[in-house]
Amino acid sequence: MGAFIVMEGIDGAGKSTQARLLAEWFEEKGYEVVLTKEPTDTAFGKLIRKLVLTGGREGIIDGARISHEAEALLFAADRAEHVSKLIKPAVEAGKVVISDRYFYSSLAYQWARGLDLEWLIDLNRFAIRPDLVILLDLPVKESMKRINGRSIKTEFDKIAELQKKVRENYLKLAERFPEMRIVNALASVEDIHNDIVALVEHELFKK
Ligand SMILES: Nc1ncnc2c1ncn2[C@@H]1O[C@H](COP(=O)(O)OP(=O)(O)O)[C@@H](O)[C@H]1O
Ligand SMILES: Cc1cn([C@H]2C[C@H](O)[C@@H](COP(=O)(O)OP(=O)(O)O)O2)c(=O)[nH]c1=O
Repeated sequence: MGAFIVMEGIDGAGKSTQARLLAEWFEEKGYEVVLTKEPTDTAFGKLIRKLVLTGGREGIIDGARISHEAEALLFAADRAEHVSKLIKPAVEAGKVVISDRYFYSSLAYQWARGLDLEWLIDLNRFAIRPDLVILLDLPVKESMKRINGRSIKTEFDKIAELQKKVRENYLKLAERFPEMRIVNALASVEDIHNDIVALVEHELFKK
């Protein structure tokens, strides 16, 4: 059985922690697992880190911020490579692919930047639909506490405001995309893992 599972949520929600635990869970069951993420570690992902995510997430090219449209196109280009070179072949080969972020991140974040949601959905139409998307949901105050130190203090208010919008967007997207399931990410690492396993068993193994 090939399967494609995605972890989504605001920065610091616990995506990479839970993706790793879920990968280990599948491996213990004897599945071949591909643990991956977006932005990727390919040339496109590196370009995104350089142009979009540098300088306190200000995205500087020659002193000017790149446009939100260009940002969305870069994430989509990175994703197109990710889907065709890694995700699709792995799922077709019967592997379990777990991705830390996918096109739902583009919808939640680039929509929060003011771009049109329908344009973003169209732009990402090439991206195959996952079997299950785990949305790790928690208040921004909590996530900020967890990632305290990842960015400079003066930027905190600005970042918190964007994260709040992103969280609301994710919750709206969960109403539109039936593959998205909301998990309370305020619990302990172990409890969240157990909730995710229960969802995987229910949705993928129809237990
Ligand atoms: N359930 C949890 N409770 C408290 N701290 C957590 C929990 N899950 C993860 N963390 C910690 O919070 C930080 C962010 O977690 P991480 O998995 O990197 O989030 P993300 O990948 O969503 O940015 C890490 O320091 C991690 O150890
Ligand atoms: C995949 C993706 C990420 N992002 C944002 C979310 C995060 O704030 C940021 C980087 O993701 P993050 O998960 O923090 O990656 P890393 O720690 O490896 O740099 O990019 C988008 O805005 N759109 C997207 O399509």
